[in-house]
Amino acid sequence: MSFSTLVSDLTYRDSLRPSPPHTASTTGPTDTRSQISRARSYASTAATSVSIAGEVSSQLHGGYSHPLARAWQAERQLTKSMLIYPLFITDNPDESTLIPSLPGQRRMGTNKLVAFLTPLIAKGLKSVILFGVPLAPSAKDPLGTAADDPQGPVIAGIRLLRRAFPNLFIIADVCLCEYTSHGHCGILHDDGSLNNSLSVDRISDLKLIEAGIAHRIVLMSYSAKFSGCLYGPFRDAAGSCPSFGDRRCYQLPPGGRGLARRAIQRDIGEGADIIMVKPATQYLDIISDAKEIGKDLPVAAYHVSGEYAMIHAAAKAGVFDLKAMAFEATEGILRAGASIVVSYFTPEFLDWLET
Ligand SMILES: NCc1[nH]cc(CCC(=O)O)c1CC(=O)O
Ligand SMILES: [Zn+2]
Ligand SMILES: [Zn+2]
Repeated sequence: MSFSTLVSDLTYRDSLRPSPPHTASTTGPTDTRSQISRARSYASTAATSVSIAGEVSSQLHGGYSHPLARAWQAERQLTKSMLIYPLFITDNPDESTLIPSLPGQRRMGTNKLVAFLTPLIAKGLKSVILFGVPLAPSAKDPLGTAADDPQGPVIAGIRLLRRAFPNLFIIADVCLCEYTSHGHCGILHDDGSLNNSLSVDRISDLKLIEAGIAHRIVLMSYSAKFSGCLYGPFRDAAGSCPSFGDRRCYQLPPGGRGLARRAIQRDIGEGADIIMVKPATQYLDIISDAKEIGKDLPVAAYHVSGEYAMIHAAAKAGVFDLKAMAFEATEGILRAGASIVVSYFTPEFLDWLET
């Protein structure tokens, strides 16, 4: 901390506090020299009178007038490496269309992918998560057969991205809802409820171990995933809205903190490498629980589509500045315990952040 920072801190506090016993109160403008000397005399007064006044124990405690001193207050500082950018890839190779409910975000075909990502990677994008959007009606059936079609948009997209950007960290979502005709996340019983064992079997068709790539795979589990109304724009984008019912029997109820803690424990026991909580800002306590339960695992938070859309809508209505709110929300997520954030704000953060 430089001397000038120290002094400006003292004078700032000085102006906010009742006048010390033998210093004249001055509310009008004063020149710097007299401010400094008043601050010094006040500092020495305070040092000898703390116990008398009983109000302040240290003049220097908590100073944060300098931007670096503010940065030091955060346990975690948002950096580009913490961000994962979600991408929606369609089976129509030349498509690139804006998603109305997800401002600024696009649904695109594999032919558009590399050109779209090149400038973002140049600005420091490190990781993407890919969601498939099969538009052809024949691409969907009750078993989600198209999910692991080698010609499908996500798998073709992974091949393309791996070739174009050898260092990009690519994440594949293995949920089935984008590929099932009923739009639910797994395979169903005849009565429409989720058949967990068949669903798990179907998802494990991926056979990463047999493919010989287990040593390069990180398992990120959507451990604490709450049902609610914040996924709407994502379902518009991915075309994954359930055709009947809802997801309340397999996504957690918003009040279910204990259920979330149990799900996190279970997933750690089953070998998850990273625990994810979603949505994020409504569930900061769960992020903090995840960090406590899985002390040795990184915690990821999905700042979901509805949260992003709300911030855009409110900023547009003049409630706050978009950039300031994007930072405030994301910093809250980090403070709660996450060190990885899936965010639709990623392209903007690449412009806003230095590292
Ligand atoms: N199917 C799971 C899934 N994968 C991504 C999201 C939502 C992410 C977002 O809203 O940005 C969801 C939730 C859902 O559709 O129920
Ligand atoms: Zn999913
Ligand atoms: Zn799903």
